Amino acid sequence: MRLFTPEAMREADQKAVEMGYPSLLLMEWAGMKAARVYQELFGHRPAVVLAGKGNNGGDGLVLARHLHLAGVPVRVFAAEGQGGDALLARRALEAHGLEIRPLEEAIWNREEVLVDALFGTGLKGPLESFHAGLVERMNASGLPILALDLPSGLPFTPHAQATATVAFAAFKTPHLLHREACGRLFLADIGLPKVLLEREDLPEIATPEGLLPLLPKRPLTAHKGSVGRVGVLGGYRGEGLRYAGAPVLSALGAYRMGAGLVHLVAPEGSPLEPLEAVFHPVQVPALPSMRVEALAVGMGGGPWGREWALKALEARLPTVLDADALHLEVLEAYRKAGVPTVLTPHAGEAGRLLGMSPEEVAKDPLRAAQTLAERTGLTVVLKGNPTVVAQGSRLSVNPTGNPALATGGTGDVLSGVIAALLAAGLSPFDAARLGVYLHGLAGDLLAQERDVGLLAREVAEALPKARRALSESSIPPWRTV
Ligand SMILES: NC(=O)C1=CN([C@@H]2O[C@H](COP(=O)(O)OP(=O)(O)OC[C@H]3O[C@@H](n4cnc5c(N)ncnc54)[C@H](O)[C@@H]3O)[C@@H](O)[C@H]2O)[C@H](O)CC1
Ligand SMILES: [K+]
Repeated sequence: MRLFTPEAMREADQKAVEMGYPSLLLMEWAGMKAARVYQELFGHRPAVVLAGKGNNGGDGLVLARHLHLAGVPVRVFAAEGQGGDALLARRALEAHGLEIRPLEEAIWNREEVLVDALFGTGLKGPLESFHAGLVERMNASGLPILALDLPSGLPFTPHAQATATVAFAAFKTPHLLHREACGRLFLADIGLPKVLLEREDLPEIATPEGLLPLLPKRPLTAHKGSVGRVGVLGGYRGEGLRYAGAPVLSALGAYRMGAGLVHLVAPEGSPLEPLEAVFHPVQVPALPSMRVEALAVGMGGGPWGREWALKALEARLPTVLDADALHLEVLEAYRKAGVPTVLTPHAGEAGRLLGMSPEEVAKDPLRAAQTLAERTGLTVVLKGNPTVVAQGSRLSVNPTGNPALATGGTGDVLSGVIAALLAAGLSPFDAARLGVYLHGLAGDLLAQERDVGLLAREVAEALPKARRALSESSIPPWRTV
């Protein structure tokens, strides 16, 4: 599945029309499917439809007609000046005798649900005066908001804060970059010919169907040496901050992802955890001899991080570089050595490597991940909401995960997860996108019970459940209608 930009979506619409596909059908399906979602979520609770003058407003007018026909009480406030399909949608609604009042008069009461059909992909800049005020009033109302295609105002501020969003035909960049504004996500097939959605040049959204075939199988004859062994190198003993638990969490992530054996190389005096690991206490960053197929390096190494990473390179094994191992000089050495490498920076670390602020990175994570992948020649996992995986010109955006994962140590767990998948034989890009998806899904499963107060080790412990959820049900984190 591809992640569309508003421009790419417009191109698809235009091509459909050039193919002879009537655009009114797209609008009809969009409004009809959104009305279906409305009824699923709110039953017969009365609706207030707020419609702009463009095609997003047209979708809202179609929805109003379908709700009316289904016996749902509907009041409609619409901007003046529709043309094309939106005007036809307006006339069709009027033909059913529904009154359409000016948008300026929009009011609502406590029983109603707001349908946001003000702006979709056609928004050119931030909302101003009247529309900004309207959206702020909608948000302050405390009523549920069903957004059609996009919460109005995105990707700018202010924007509607939706309870649920029905995306038409495909997800667009703001759906994943501003997930928190969208509420529950629904994806509506509006009948757009499928060929128009096959755009290899656009970033992919990681989906369960796409990832399931990558999940390493465990044959009956499996033993601990055959399913992937991981070496974890990290931790620091000198002055300053000590993240003594970081390598332990990485080891837990690797085991819970299915590693057969984990070797833990850490400074003498480090915690001897987990009990299932093979310990190599060292005086200085060093690479002991161990039979492993992949490494995770740099969790909690502080000033030792660079040395850990350069030592690890001697093994010429697929490697995950995290945290304190993330230095340009290290990345250049890995690129030159041609070792399959995955880096897992967060926005702060990526910013440091790119010479940008963390805010700039977070604003356009797709571009930041791609730039870092191009500059280093390595596979990049840019952690955030959403996490983005980049390699060369390939980009994969991860739809799982939630703010509960924003807690110390979850990144360490992720490094072990990806290393376990590398050890099982996956390519860096596949190990990264599958690992990120399952790690986020583990967080989502835990967040069903509690949305704050997660511990990183619990995320590791939920990985087998996430793996099973992927292989047994393959449910994406949105609903298709
Ligand atoms: N394939 C699909 O996904 C389909 C989607 N549909 C819907 O169409 C909208 C996009 O419609 P469009 O008419 O291009 O744009 P909008 O309705 O979002 O708004 C355009 C409208 O707003 C004016 N405008 C732009 N920026 C601003 C601003 N900052 N302030 C005020 N006004 C602004 C602009 O001049 C236009 O008048 C898509 O999201 C779907 O909902 C189709 O229905 C079917 C196919
Ligand atoms: K909208």
